[in-house]
Amino acid sequence: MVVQTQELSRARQYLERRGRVSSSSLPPDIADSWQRCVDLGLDPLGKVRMPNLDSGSLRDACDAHEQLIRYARPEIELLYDQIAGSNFMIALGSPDGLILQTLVDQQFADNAAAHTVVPGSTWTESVRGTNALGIALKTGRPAHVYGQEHYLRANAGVSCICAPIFDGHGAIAGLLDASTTAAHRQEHTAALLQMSAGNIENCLIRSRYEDQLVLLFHPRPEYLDTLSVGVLVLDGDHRIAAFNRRGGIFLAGLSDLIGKPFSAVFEEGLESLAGRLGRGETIRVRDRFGSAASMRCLPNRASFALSALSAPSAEISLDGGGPSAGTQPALVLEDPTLAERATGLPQAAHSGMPICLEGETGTGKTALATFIHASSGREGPWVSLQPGDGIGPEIESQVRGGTLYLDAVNDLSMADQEALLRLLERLDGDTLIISASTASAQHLIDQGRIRPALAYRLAGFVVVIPPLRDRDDLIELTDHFLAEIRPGLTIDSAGIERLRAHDWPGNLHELRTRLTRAAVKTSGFRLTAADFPDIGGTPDAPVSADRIAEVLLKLTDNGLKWRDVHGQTIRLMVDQCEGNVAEAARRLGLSRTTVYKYLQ
Ligand SMILES: Nc1ncnc2c1ncn2[C@@H]1O[C@H](COP(=O)(O)OP(=O)(O)OP(=O)(O)O)[C@@H](O)[C@H]1O
Repeated sequence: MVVQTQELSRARQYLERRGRVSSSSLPPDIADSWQRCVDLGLDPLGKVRMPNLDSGSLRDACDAHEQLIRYARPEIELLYDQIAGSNFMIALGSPDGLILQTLVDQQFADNAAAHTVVPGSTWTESVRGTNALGIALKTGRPAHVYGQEHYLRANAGVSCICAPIFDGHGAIAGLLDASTTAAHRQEHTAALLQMSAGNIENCLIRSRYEDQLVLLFHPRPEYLDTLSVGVLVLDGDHRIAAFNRRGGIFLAGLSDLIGKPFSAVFEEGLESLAGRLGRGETIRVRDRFGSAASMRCLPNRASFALSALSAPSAEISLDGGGPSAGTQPALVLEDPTLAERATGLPQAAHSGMPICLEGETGTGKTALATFIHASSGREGPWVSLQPGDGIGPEIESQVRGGTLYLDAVNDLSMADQEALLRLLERLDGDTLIISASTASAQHLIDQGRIRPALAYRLAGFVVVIPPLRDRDDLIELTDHFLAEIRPGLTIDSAGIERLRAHDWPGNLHELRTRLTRAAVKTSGFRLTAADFPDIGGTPDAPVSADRIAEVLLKLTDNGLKWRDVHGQTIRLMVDQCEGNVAEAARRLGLSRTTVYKYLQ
């Protein structure tokens, strides 16, 4: 539909000559916006008087909205790829209408709008009159403003579409805008923009509430994996802590969702659903108005804890320094591929099926195994065996009712494999067997490195953990490690981009090591690209023992106890040894058990 109709031209003339709005020929959102601009005393023929932010203030604003930029940037680039060459520019706005970033199509670069919608410019109605960002901010709805529908005549040469991004509490967290010279309605672009805004919203919610229970729901089960899924985040008391816009729409009859208990929104209490949700099942629920929806839990720390809630738990004392079933080791599982592959894990662990974790070195096999054990509610201990440890009959009584973790089965000698097979025959069904390998069972069999009988015995529920270079949760993992390494230390977008450019052959071990090195070397509170000078190149020189001593002395000066410093030393040494615990233990003159104890 061509937008510049005669009625619109007449409405403009009326506005410009008489300073009044004739609403009958205008779309309602435009008429309302023009009226607000008239009420504000804006001159439709006037100029914008508010200067753009200087570069320093813009940088501060970008820092303040760093998380929004992080999650929006990949979406903006994707959008750009989808509409590249169609004379567009994409802009990201803050909740105050300030443009933070833009991506301009080459064709559009010469257009006046490309020089107007620039980082640092503000697009609220009170500053720029009717425009899509201003309307979206005012109404909380997606907005289109085409050509002459802009209040200021100066903006009549451009058309813009804006989708608001929400923050999980119903408030606007940002704005996504596409501007073009086209005078036609851009329904396709508008739909793409709304999808991207929804995606950014879901990412913001998931990252802000990664420790909390995230429930996905939709009237139709096949939509649970799509962008139109409703999202509800529950806090520790099972009250609603956040919801996405879709979720809000599905539960539209219920006001003030935030803080409401799950049982006030749905017919059944969460306790009765916990076991099935925690095991990754899709269940059917009814809200308080009787509408049915399918619901599933996003696999993360809290969903594993939920599965433990319904399983018998016990106080366990371990002599091996392994994880206790009562404590949840922190784990980041935000990568969608990993999350999907891990979906049936709690169920498999409860059923006693052997679990096999496959992945390159450092992808997190041991961490996931300890997590499964800790979440499983098993009453017995955690026993970890590595190649060369010796597999004797005593293990049978040590591990009863607990978890036997077989690390690096790809490196087991044939003699150990024989012993292991005999041990597995004797162990009864209440011991959970988790094995870890850097290669698939079939590959090991083909290479003659594992006895088929053992490989088939171990390969019950197989989870292939993606390498870090293929994971989508680099940001969450980085934040997680930084919080462990030095609480308060953060990383900016340029730093993240630098990390993204790397291949990570050492996976999470390497990420942790590089972040630790950067943390030791910097005196600031925010890491940036310059703190990773050799990424993609040769490895950093090892941190000297003197430097480690200096840092540790500083830590004790700052009031840390010897025990904490001891832990820091051990962590630093493990990092120095690229995560090789045996080597770190040898260099520190400690047992591996002690090292593991501190790492936990
Ligand atoms: N999902 C995760 N979230 C947070 N930290 C993790 C995660 N997975 C692993 N880690 C951390 O990353 C490091 C490497 O993990 P881990 O030792 O489990 O890897 P691995 O695959 O067992 O390594 P290897 O092959 O060398 O035995 C550890 O410091 C671990 O705590």
